[in-house]
Amino acid sequence: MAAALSGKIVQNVFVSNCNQQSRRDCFAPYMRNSLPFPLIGKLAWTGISSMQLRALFKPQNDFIIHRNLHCNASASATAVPYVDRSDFLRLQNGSDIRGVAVDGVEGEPVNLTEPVAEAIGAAFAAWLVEKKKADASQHLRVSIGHDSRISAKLLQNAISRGLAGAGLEVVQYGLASTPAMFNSTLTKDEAYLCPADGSIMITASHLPFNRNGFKFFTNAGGLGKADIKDILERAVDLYDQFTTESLTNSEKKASLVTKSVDYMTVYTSDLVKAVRKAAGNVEKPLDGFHIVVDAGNGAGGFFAAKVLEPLGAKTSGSQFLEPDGLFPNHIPNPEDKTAMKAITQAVLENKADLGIIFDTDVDRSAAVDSNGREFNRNRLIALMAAIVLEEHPGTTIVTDSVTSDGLTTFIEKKLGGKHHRFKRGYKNVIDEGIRLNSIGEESHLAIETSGHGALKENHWLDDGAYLMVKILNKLASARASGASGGSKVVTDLIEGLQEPAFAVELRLKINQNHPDLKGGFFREYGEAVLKHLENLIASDSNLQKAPINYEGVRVSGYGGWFLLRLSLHDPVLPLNIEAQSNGDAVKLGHAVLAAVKDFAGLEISALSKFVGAS
Ligand SMILES: O=P(O)(O)OC[C@H]1O[C@H](O)[C@H](O)[C@@H](O)[C@@H]1O
Repeated sequence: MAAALSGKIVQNVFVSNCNQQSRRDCFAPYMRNSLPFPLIGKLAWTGISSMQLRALFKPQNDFIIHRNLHCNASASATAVPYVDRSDFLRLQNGSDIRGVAVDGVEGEPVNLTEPVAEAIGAAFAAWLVEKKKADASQHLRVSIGHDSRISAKLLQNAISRGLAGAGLEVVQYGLASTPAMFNSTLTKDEAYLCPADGSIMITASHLPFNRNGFKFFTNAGGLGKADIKDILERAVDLYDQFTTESLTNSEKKASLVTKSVDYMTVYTSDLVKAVRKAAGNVEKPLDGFHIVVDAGNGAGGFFAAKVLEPLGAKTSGSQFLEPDGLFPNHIPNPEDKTAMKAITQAVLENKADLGIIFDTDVDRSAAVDSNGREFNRNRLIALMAAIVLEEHPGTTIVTDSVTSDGLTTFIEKKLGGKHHRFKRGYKNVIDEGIRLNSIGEESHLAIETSGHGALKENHWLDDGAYLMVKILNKLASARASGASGGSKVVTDLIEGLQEPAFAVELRLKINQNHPDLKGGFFREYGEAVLKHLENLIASDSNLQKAPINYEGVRVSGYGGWFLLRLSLHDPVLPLNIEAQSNGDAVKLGHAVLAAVKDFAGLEISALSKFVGAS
């Protein structure tokens, strides 16, 4: 089969669970390769099913607080460990699955084990067969990719066993980006075994090294909350039926049907083609530009060598391109201050025209201009809105709820578009963009301050790399029209954006064990806090509730605004405040404190400290 497919399929890969005797040989080298610290101690097996690294290493990373790392390791050769139904269902994190896959962090026991992943693979298979109304003769195909996390390969193999055991064709891509995985459901190229009927990305975005998780796609987009719940419910039932024997059998079957393809070549050449096309089919439209990339040791390192260089850009000074699941340099997260500082410094030191930074799985990004000015959060949205509104005058820009008032003014007054400030959550924002179009309101961009963003022209694919492609197009067309000045053309696009002098996000935790919750859900408690705040605001003449608001309580006053809302996933009430001075922000903080101080189940010390009341 591989030969008949023009050599694009690398090999049929052996999906081993590395159990018993073979486990030591298979597992240890992988782990050793993954750990960037010097091993002064020894690698030791502490049981049949787990390897423990007893290494006296110096932590090079804030995440690592313990010296023992267990890579998730419940083996198919041992008894299948009991997992409570509610614990299984708790792996849902909005429209993703997330859990702890590596042991060694206090208070965070492993809950995303190999058998759990295998059950999830089998459950996704059952869900997909039902969704696609496939009959037994149709062998649905599922692609699997992963980011740089140290638990990636074990989870990839486990989930492959679940899929293959259910009779599906499994195609592993290895290191890949989340958007590439979705893209594989749209690509039509049998040489690369595409399109995939379903796709799975193994990632936990920017979370610490010990976490991991799954995102699922079909050609209709990312799966939503209800689908994930359905899959987890199916997985619980399947898991309960697992026996030692069934797990061993699925391993054998998987080894026969799992294939491997270098799909990132397809995805990256699509990005290259997009820039060339926008530049009027010029082979090297970025010739003369110096662009540095910071992949934070996640999966985005490909962007330098496989996208920028073929387009003619110089990429020297790019950093942290090598995948390293311990993220030894900084958190791969464009919202993180240290990460932004790192790419800004790289731009300035290298006198580059532009800097580009990605999160771990490349569905989020940000940029930095040649003067070190950051295009992240509101500024990235303003920039993308300016580009999209040039192409689609008057279009609606959908954003998340924590965007600034200045952004609305910029989009509506300067750019002539419409700002639809919706809810937090990339899936919410993208689905809203799609919904607006379906009811006749044209929208071409749905984007979050987190750096998630999707364009209608790109199948509403949540793709950090594609956002950067839109910026590259701007640079290339400026060069083609003879303009000089590096990234000035991009910087000029957000001229006039008013930015708050002061912005802060405080996260007020709900103590789920507090007697005030009376054993109820934290959401109900959080809603009660929000209702109380809303009532108090109504009687304060300095404050005005936002007339249109889709999430939490957003209030204007003292020349600024605040938003208190429930977190999408956590027992937390995030509070965002923006104002023109610290003093005004404190006044807004006081208004919130007056409402929340009566709720003993809420941890308000950060807010008290902020307003100087403690
Ligand atoms: O509601 P929060 O806890 O602030 O989290 C909100 C964020 O959650 C995840 O990280 C999603 O990927 C983001 O799209 C979303 O913005």
